[in-house]
Amino acid sequence: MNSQPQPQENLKKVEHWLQQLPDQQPQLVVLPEAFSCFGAGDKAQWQQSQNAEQTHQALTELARKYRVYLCAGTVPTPNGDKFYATSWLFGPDGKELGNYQKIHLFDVDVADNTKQYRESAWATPGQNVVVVDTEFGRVGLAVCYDVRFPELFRLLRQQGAEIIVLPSAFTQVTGAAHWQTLVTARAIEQQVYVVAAGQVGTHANGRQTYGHSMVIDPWGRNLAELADGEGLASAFAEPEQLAEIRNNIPVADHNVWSIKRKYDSN
Ligand SMILES: O=C(O)CNC(=O)[C@H](CS)NC(=O)CCC(=O)C(=O)O
Repeated sequence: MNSQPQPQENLKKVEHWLQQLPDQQPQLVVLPEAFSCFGAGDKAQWQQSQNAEQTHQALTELARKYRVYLCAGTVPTPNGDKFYATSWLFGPDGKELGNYQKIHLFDVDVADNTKQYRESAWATPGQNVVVVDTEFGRVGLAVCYDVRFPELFRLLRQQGAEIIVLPSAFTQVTGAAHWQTLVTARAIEQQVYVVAAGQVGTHANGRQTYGHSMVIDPWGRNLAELADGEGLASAFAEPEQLAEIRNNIPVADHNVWSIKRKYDSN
């Protein structure tokens, strides 16, 4: 998505894309980071956090209407004079199955027209690792900058994740340099599907995001990718293939930290 400041407009756009989905059940849909309000400034984001319940309700209805698992990441949710960057995962009946507050905040200097990103100035980091059961198996939640921290992905795998969703808004500059490599590395390391949905293009505040939404399988294959602009990228999850890869290359058992834990408990 190329989200703009107005939540109403962005939600309309979400519904537009939901109408184009292939006719498959069950289905998991992942939206990009800040899909409901982007490029409006920190104050607008904070104001949005005060309306989080309304946004939650609108997404509940969309998940139910289109009968999809819907990862709506991220929406600002209230936390005093700051907010959390929260991802919600809804089931096809509209019920919220889990929520995740972005842990790693993007306090980074980038050689682009924004230059300084200081996400922690207005957002509070989450502290919980979140994995949710679905008809596909277990879905782990991560967001954008989290992809640079393999430790989180390992914790998600330890908690049984088979698919990891990654709503994102990577910068054009860091995306061109690192996006596909990072997403693919996390998929191969943890032997999971990574469904990475990105913001794309130029936004109201002049920020430029990289896009290239993609689905990477547990072997590191790129199953689907959007080259340019907005749209849908879809792929099938194949649980037998995931099991075979984990069986053939049992990295979770070989991992030095797992071995250490075994020794420790002796
Ligand atoms: O600001 C908003 O409205 C929504 N949130 C974002 O765009 C976030 C925080 S600024 N972006 C990232 O985490 C980019 C990470 C990235 O680009 C990298 O790791 O290289």
